Amino acid sequence: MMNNASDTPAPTPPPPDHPAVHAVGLTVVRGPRQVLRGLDFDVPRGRITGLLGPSGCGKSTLMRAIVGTQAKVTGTLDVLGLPAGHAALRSRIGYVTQAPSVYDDLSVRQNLDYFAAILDPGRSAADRRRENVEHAIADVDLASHADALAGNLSGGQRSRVSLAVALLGTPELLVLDEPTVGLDPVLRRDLWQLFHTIAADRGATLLVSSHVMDEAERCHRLLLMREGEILADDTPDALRTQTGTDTVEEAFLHLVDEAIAAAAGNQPRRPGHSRKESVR
Ligand SMILES: Nc1ncnc2c1ncn2[C@@H]1O[C@H](COP(=O)(O)OP(=O)(O)OP(=O)(O)O)[C@@H](O)[C@H]1O
Repeated sequence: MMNNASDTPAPTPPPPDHPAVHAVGLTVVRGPRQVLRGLDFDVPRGRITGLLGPSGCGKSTLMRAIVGTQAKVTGTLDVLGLPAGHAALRSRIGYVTQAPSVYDDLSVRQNLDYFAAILDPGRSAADRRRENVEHAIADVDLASHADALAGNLSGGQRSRVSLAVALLGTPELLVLDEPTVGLDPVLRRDLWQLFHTIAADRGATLLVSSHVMDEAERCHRLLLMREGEILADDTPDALRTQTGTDTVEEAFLHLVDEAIAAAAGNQPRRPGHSRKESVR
């Protein structure tokens, strides 16, 4: 199925156990390069799936394809039962890019009022918008800063304003591109707690990218990527067990070594030579 946005009416909703994202042979070309190379994977509903891999492996490109903003996408990519990019998905997906997209000269509440008015326009929706804005501010724990200018907030607080924008309209799927980058350990922990609350309380599906392997341990499920391919698609426990390692980082390095050995025609490496691949 191609992934062109379409204004045709949405077909019958898929059954609830249908995956949030279903990809078969997903390929993306950027410039002269094939950046995603025939990916097959599912993202289960109501869970937190981590998308991890080194810088440049294609995480952001995959997220852009899922939210429908990436060109030159081929293969099957269904999102919430519709082709990625379908117009009916716009209000059902929340997307937070790496750089917080907030207006510095507006307060937290004014930022949210602005985006709420775009999502749900019209005077008759005013009460609903006000309710959604207050709900989103409370969700990201910024009620005490609701009237502060976004430009005067810390980096972590600005990230949470971006997340609050994505939560407006209670999306079924949240796609978060490296939401914890640059945050201190306490804020990172708080944000991950919030992701778990959103998944548990709202039944939302979260796809969260990171290059920090310890964050992988906080996910229900992982997609480990390398050079435009999926290296593994499993739970953190299963990955550790399968590779006989103690951490997801070690499991990832083990899988990288296996992939390199397979590509080299299974030639054994020199004894004592352990390949170390940075995940950044
Ligand atoms: N506009 C572009 N034109 C051509 N190639 C691009 C473009 N944007 C990204 N790429 C290439 O696509 C590949 C994947 O990039 P992408 O941003 O998806 O990686 P990533 O895993 O998200 O990296 P990071 O963790 O650093 O954000 C990279 O090799 C990158 O150089």
